[in-house]
Amino acid sequence: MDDSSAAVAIAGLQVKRGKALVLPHLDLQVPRGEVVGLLGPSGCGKSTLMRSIVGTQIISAGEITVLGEPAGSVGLRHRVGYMTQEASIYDDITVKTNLSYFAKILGASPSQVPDIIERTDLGSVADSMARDLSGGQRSRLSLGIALLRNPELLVLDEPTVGLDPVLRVSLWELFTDLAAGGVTLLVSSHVMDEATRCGRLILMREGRIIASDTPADLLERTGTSTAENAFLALIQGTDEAKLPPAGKHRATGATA
Ligand SMILES: Nc1ncnc2c1ncn2[C@@H]1O[C@H](COP(=O)(O)OP(=O)(O)OP(=O)(O)O)[C@@H](O)[C@H]1O
Repeated sequence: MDDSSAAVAIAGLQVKRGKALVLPHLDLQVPRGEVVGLLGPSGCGKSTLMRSIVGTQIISAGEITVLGEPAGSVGLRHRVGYMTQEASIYDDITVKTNLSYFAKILGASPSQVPDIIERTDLGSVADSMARDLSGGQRSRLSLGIALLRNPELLVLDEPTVGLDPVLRVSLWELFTDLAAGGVTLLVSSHVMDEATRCGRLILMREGRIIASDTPADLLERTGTSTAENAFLALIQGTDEAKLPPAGKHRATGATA
């Protein structure tokens, strides 16, 4: 995959937040038209990476190309949708009015609103106040707002967090449908069992990417049957690679 065909191409990305070096040096290619899962433990840098991709994070070094343009370019404003963990929804207006309002401020066509309500399965609560929505409905409304621009790339930061398993499944089905329509989705989660729903997995740990593969290839390569075990096997591999040679390590251990 060359840089022009990738939805996202990152070379040598470094990000500091406060005094912490959160992403020391990161290279990544995200292919187009797939659901790509960004998985890793809490605090490993998933949100920081996503913020860098959508252009809301100050970076210290590196290059990020999104849909062929530099991350954060004005030209990407309508091509990239971003949904954060803090849903930006107005509680004291209805679902339908939220969507119409955001359509207006985003410069999107309000004629899309009924279609988005249907795609996000919010028909039964379209006239309900947003404050009365369940967690899953709120996530779907946030997603609906992100869909208003008809984005080619959707960056979704932990969209299924706090949802029950049934709602999680329905949201992942929606992601798969969107990808089938040509949208690229980068979806973060720290729930490893969501990995099987992705076309491709990016596993992160401590600001580094430890694998970027299809779920099937990842399991085969690590000789495991679940993403969680694959992650553990990869961690073990990287930790062992960091250890000093066996003899030296044993000697150090004996004197400790
Ligand atoms: N504003 C900030 N100032 C300093 N450090 C920060 C700031 N925001 C985040 N960090 C640190 O950066 C690291 C990565 O955070 P980030 O939110 O990217 O992780 P994450 O993988 O998305 O976590 P989670 O799954 O919990 O959302 C963490 O160690 C966090 O403490």
